[in-house]
Amino acid sequence: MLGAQAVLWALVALVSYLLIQGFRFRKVLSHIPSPPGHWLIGNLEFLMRNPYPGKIFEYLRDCAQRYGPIYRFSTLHIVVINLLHPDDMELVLSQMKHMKKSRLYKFLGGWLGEGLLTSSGQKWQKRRKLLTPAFHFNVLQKFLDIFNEETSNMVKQIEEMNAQSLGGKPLINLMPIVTNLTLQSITETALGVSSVEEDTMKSYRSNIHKMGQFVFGRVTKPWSLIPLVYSLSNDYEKESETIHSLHQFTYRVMKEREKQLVDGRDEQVVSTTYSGRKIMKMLDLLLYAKINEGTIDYEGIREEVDTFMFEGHDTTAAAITFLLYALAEHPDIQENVRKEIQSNITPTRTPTYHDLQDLPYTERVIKESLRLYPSVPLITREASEDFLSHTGSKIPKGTVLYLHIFDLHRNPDIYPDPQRFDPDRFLPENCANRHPFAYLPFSAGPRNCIGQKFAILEIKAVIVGLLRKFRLEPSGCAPPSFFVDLILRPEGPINVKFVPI
Ligand code: HEM
Repeated sequence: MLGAQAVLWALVALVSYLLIQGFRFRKVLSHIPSPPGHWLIGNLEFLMRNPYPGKIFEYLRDCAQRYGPIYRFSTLHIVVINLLHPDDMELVLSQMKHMKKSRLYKFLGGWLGEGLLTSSGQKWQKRRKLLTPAFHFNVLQKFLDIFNEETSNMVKQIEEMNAQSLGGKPLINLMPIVTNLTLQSITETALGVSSVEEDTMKSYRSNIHKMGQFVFGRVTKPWSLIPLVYSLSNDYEKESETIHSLHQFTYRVMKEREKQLVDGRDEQVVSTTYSGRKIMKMLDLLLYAKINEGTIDYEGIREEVDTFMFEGHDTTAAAITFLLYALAEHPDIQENVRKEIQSNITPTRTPTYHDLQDLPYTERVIKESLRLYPSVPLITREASEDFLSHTGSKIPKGTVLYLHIFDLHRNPDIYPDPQRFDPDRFLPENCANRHPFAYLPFSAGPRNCIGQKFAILEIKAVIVGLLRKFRLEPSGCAPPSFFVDLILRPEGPINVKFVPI
């Protein structure tokens, strides 16, 4: 009884402390515009009344229109400053100062631990240095064979779906088949493990979706923002089961790869640089560092494998899905891409790395698609020291910062008629005077996306493989609406027809 009372008092003390902290921040930042909110819980009131991902996505877009380019909101004890202006993006992203990820990323801690995406400080620096060579040009070149092969598998799968349908070509829901491709690709490339069974893939995909829901749930439920309270909830129990199952998969992949290398069934070193540095796949680099250098342990490798499995497949799947949708909606642009492919790569030849570097129009189309549909629409940081925003507002150390890439990319002052799909926005002459931090699909600065070259190569391989075989036709449905859990997702299925050429 006494124990329960002590816990209760401890909780009351903790909540009071957090609220006082929140009030302090709110006072200091009160000059920054904010949507109206409850005196005690702030804008959490809106989130609690509308705990639907799509609604919250709309709310944020509305706030951007009304209060941008800098506005504030608060949820219970956390005050968030939302930044939408390229100058502020530059201030935060370009320096080593504000590299600490915000508390929001802690919701991913049980799953991703302190991997590259979520870690800070020295740990992040060491891991980034260790993993950067895994994206060396020599490694990426080798990966292209796998991207091409997975694209051929997808082509076959679409042909089978077309053959099974009676009466015309069926509408095909893109996200599941594209996600299959990107998941197979990341396990085969970065991790070196091939042919994961369909059922395992399915359950992995579904667990990632569940994780998205848990993270989203925690943002909208005030009690779950306090770790101790969350650990007593039902959601916590379910989340723990999901994480356990995700980790089992990761450990399986790690063990399998280790065995392959021990048995001598595959080469660990992909190539060696002129200076003698060994170039390896991501998981092999980590295993090498554990076995030969002792700079990482098994748990550390698990964190990175989970991080790369997630970051390396879901983001790219969303990017390819939205791009295929955009191409189906814009037949003229689709035709221009196909012509460029046909004139550079003869139809029977498998595209090489160099072929894919020489598709300037296709590249502009990919850029425009990532402008309108950035897979990561929002990133967050914590201010590591006081700074002045571009409007002269003082932002104190410790403030949570949300950087809204989605709204930045749809700012009409930067991109006139922003909803229009126009690849020419990325012609060199049209980019020349654009702010360097006005386009951030892969973030920028020292903590930018380590996998961006990998992602672009994979996207190109898929587009080339599909457009050579099919003409994409739109579904005729209304444009997709979005929501965000871990990434930007369409609210419903995105369907396209694949008509053989
Ligand atoms: C179109 C596909 C992709 C997009 C749009 C994308 C976007 C991003 C963005 C915006 C960030 C910054 C996140 C933040 O600061 O919180 C990021 C970080 C990261 N991305 Fe990607 N990404 C993509 C593909 C990939 C791929 C294929 C991989 C791995 C193979 C990858 C691995 C990572 C990792 C590990 C980080 C954390 C980097 C760090 O903090 O040092 N991403 N990505």
